[in-house]
Parts: sequence; structure tokens; C-alpha cells
Amino acid sequence: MKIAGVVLAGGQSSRYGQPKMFEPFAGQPLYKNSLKALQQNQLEPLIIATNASLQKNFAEQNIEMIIEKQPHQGPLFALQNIMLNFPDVEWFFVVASDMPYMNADFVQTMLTYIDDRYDAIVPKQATRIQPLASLYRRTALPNATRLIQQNKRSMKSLFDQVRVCYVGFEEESSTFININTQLDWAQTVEKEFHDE
Ligand SMILES: Nc1nc2c(ncn2[C@@H]2O[C@H](COP(=O)(O)OP(=O)(O)OP(=O)(O)O)[C@@H](O)[C@H]2O)c(=O)[nH]1
Repeated sequence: MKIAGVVLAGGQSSRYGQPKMFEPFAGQPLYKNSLKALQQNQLEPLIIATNASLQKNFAEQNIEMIIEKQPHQGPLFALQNIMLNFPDVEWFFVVASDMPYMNADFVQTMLTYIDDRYDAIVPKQATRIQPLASLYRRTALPNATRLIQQNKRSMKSLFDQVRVCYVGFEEESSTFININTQLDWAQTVEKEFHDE
């Protein structure tokens, strides 16, 4: 059974002001942190989903680049596009490209929940769920397609329609910290500095 690792890296970064996935973090562009966490779990294929204007900034070997013909359609659309492009993959581990604390241990833990009874495996904290650090099974594709046709574009709307395994995580877990604004970035880099 094939389990792909997917980094979503085709967002607008409008709150950040410039493409946030390329900000240097621990000596590498930020998106590499998500890629590494998937790679270290031997997920195959490894896929980066992005758009034509960002594509030139990625320098990867042995990574499948999926270039969205229509950019900025959001994560659900990106997931549908990837599932259509990889018909022989059963599960897709989807991770955002703006998560400085994403790590291989988290990915490994999530993989242990894979089960035929589910269409999605989703981290759940006390006050939020984490659709962009989740596993999606090919069986979710018809529902994703229907929602997109209805112009419902949120991952959460998918969870109302498919069988979801929610996996509990501490509210304080740093794994899910993501960068939306320059302030988020300053605080993250500062924390990293103080932790060292
Ligand atoms: N491939 C792909 N990735 C996306 C798309 N929209 C968002 N993402 C990615 O999903 C993750 C979360 O995106 P957000 O931060 O919610 O949105 P964003 O467009 O990047 O940023 P804002 O414009 O500030 O909302 C990031 O890693 C984005 O790069 C899309 O249409 N296609």
C-alpha cells in the first residue's frame, strides 16, 4: 500500500507579505522542514504541490512537483488535484509548508493510526483540529470532488462527510505552530533563539 508525503506549498502568503515557505529556518527554506519529516518516514512518493510562479524557487531532486493549473484554489482543491495525479497511492500525508516544528516523530505516530475503517486521520487538540497535518485516504476523493463542485472549499466540510479518526494531542503542542504573519515569524525565531 502506497503512502505519499505531500507538502502544500502553493498558498498566497498574503498575511505574511512574501512567500513564507522560503524563509530561512535552521539553515534551510522553511518548507524543507515539512518535507524532511515525511522523508524520514520513507513516504514515497514525496510530492510538493505548488503553482507556476513559485515553482522556480524549489530546488529538489526525487520529488514530484505538482503545478496547479489554477493557483490559489485552497488546500481541498490541492488535495483533489494530487489524488487525481497519483491514482496508485492509497493514503496521502498532507502537511503545510509553514510549520517550523513539524517533525518525523509526529508523522510516525500518525502513521500508526492508518486503518481501512477511516478516510481521514486528523490531529485534534482541545480547541482546534489540524487538517494540514493529516492523513487522507483515496476513498475521500468523491466527497472532495462533490464539495468543490458545490464551492465548499474547507477541509472541515470534508470531515462532516467522511469517516474521520481524530487523534488527540496536547493543546500546547508546538508541532502545529504555523506561520501566518511577520509577527508569528518573529516570535518563532525568537523562541528558537532562546531555546538554544
Ligand atoms: N498547493 C497549494 N497549497 C496551498 C494553497 N492554499 C494554501 N496552501 C498551503 O497551505 C498552507 C496553509 O495556507 P494558509 O496559511 O492558510 O494560506 P496562504 O494562502 O499560504 O496564506 P494567506 O494568504 O495569508 O492566507 C500553506 O503551506 C500554503 O502554502 C493552494 O491553493 N495550493
